Amino acid sequence: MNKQNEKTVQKREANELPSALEDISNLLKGKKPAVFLDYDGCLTPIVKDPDKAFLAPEMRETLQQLARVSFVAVVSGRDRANVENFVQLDNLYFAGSHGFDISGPNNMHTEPGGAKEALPALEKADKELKDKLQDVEGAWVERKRYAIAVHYRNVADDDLVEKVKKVTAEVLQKHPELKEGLGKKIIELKPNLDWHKGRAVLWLMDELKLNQPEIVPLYIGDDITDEDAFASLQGQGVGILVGEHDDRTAASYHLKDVEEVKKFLESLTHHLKNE
Ligand SMILES: O=P(O)(O)OC[C@H]1O[C@H](O[C@H]2O[C@H](CO)[C@@H](O)[C@H](O)[C@H]2O)[C@H](O)[C@@H](O)[C@@H]1O
Repeated sequence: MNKQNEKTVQKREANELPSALEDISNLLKGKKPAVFLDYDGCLTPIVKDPDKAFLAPEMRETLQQLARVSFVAVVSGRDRANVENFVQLDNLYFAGSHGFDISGPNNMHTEPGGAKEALPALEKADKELKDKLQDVEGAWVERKRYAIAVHYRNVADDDLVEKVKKVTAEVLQKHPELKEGLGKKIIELKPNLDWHKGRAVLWLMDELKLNQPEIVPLYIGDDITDEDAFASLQGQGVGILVGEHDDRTAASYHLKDVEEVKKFLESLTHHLKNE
């Protein structure tokens, strides 16, 4: 049993949470932050075409400034190489495929979740999904190293959305090495392992010796997959939910949107430079 399963996770409605912008000193409680950031919906707004979720130059500058005074990692459901390519900053850490694939400065690269054995199943499922969904207009099968996202944001017809969901469930059933994950207008197929964004954050904290009494991990994200990170950090760090998703949240603070994330990161940098 892992640590997260041992503890009771407290969940609240997003609208009950205080804004993270209100009082940064209180949020940090005199500690130095280690900052973990989701990508889509957090650093960039949600857009129709996932290949066009470009990082704004101003947000890149904000991240660059913050990384000069703090540890910064991007923890994404995207393929690691894909999100690295969008961010284009070589002093950050990156955890892609929901934390299964991790890289960092000085050529650090590691795959701590043990997902290699799921590669043949991912390979087969990817082919099956592409084959069965090729005629569904707007559906898109996105292969990441350790996950597949089946996108239905651009499928206009409700019956066709149902078809996408049915086909995905059927493919998933054929591969016990894989399990379902949900996100914003996507169904994901991921390795059927006890590993997620939260485990990746705890792994990085441990590996990089950030588990110090004077350091507080902050995790900022908008989606259901970020809940694993909020839950993993409860009692030890700070979870900040951006916007809302369909469920209650284990985060303890809230930011409205990507613009507020940028403001928060700028305030954090300012605070760290002036302490
Ligand atoms: O963990 P994240 O960095 O937030 O990645 C989650 C998924 O993000 C992408 O899909 C989402 O964003 C797209 C672009 O805004 C949007 O079109 C889609 O509907 C969203 O689900 C990405 O394509 C996925 O691979 C990630 O898992």
